[in-house]
Amino acid sequence: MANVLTIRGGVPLAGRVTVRGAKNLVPKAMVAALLGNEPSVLRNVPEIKDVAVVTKLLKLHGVAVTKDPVGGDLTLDPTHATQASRADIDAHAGDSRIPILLCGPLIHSVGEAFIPDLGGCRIGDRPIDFHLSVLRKFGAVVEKGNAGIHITAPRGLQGAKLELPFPSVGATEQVLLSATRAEGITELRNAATEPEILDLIAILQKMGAIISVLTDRTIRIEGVKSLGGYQHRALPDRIESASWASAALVTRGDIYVEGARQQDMMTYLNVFRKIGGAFDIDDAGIRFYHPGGKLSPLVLETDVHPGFMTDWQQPLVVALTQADGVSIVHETVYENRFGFTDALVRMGANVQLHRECLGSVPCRFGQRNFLHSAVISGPTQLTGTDIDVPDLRGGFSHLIAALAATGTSHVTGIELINRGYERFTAKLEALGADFDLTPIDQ
Ligand SMILES: CC(=O)N[C@H]1[C@@H](OP(=O)(O)OP(=O)(O)OC[C@H]2O[C@@H](n3ccc(=O)[nH]c3=O)[C@H](O)[C@@H]2O)O[C@H](CO)[C@@H](O)[C@@H]1O
Ligand SMILES: C=C(OP(=O)(O)O)C(=O)O
Repeated sequence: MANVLTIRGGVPLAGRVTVRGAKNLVPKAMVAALLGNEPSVLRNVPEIKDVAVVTKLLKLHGVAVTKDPVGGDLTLDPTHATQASRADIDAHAGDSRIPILLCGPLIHSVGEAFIPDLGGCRIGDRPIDFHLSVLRKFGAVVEKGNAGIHITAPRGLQGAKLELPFPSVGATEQVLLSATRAEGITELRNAATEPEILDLIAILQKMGAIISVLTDRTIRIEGVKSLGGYQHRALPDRIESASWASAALVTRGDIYVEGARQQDMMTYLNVFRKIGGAFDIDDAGIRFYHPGGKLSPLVLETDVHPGFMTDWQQPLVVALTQADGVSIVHETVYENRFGFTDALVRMGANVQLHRECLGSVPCRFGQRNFLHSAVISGPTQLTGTDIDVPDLRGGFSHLIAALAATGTSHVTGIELINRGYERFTAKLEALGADFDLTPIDQ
């Protein structure tokens, strides 16, 4: 049932939250289990929507997915994998972006794949041309229908020499999940190397794959005939961790994020420190806090890893509305990721969007009329307003803006936030936020 969140702002968030496995790894690790010939066990699994969607899709394909009632660990048994009906699969159209990654594993395990239309955040066009191009180079035959796609490989998948036009996370994962059981060697140039991708490679290695990550964004995969299962603890969610860090800064609060891991967040931590945030790192997590005084503006570009991650951008922009001076953010990964700033402007923030590349490196979007650079002048006192959540990170940004604002905000569409923030209302409560959750039908 849909709910409206009524937030009374002005309370610094303080306390402790726990972050579990990464949204951008866990569903893919579940897909990888389909490549094995025995069960796999995945630990540190969060209760988020993409996990539920992939659980349903795997079950439709005969994979037995069982959840440990105490710890939530997932056991995934692919030994009776089978084809699923097109109608059953199409029922999941628009649910998530993960289904496209089922192509290789389904071809290897059941010989063909139906993929529904994808979902995910509307922050740009999000084409799948890189995915389809690499699949075709592996020898797959791709047929596009009115809804979804159908993929077969009459002669099996063959290793290939590939180069991505841009280091796409999803297309790199597509190659990994297709090539590990393909015949022969695959070399992928201009690959993405995000920590979640390295964790997926670690899982595939546990299953028996032979994958080398070379220094120049090249990944080399030597195909093997069969893979076993894995036992793996998913790496923690560095996006959720950074989101709570930004929340601490925006609300002048103090949040200990249990599970946050320094190695995956170094670029974020540098930026957090430059703005004026403080953090203490220990073995179990990171304490993020506003140490008092003014925050400093800065110039920032989002980029692929090891650059500043695009999914960190939206909550950080809210923090920059509180910095003392002019900040510039150049979004180079998605062409349309500043839509969420409309609501911030309605709350009193001073944010101007530009079509030019306001960064040191011209990006793919500079000549193409996209509002992909933002100039933020602060500090501004935000005031509460009514907001309908546009997407996952934009929604979290609106929440923290409302929590810092004077007055009351009504936030609808909060179900989108569940895609990436496990039990976020319980966490807000633990941090002392002043809010009510009311079913919309009342
Ligand atoms: C579920 C998941 O892991 N989602 C993450 C993943 O998304 P996702 O894997 O979809 O993102 P990509 O890295 O593929 O996209 C990066 C850019 O490449 C473009 N592109 C991508 C594929 C393609 O076939 N053609 C094409 O043009 C996209 O439109 C985008 O402009 O990485 C993004 C970049 O870190 C993150 O923001 C998302 O949270
Ligand atoms: C863009 C995101 O996710 P997805 O790729 O699942 O839409 C995100 O997590 O911020």
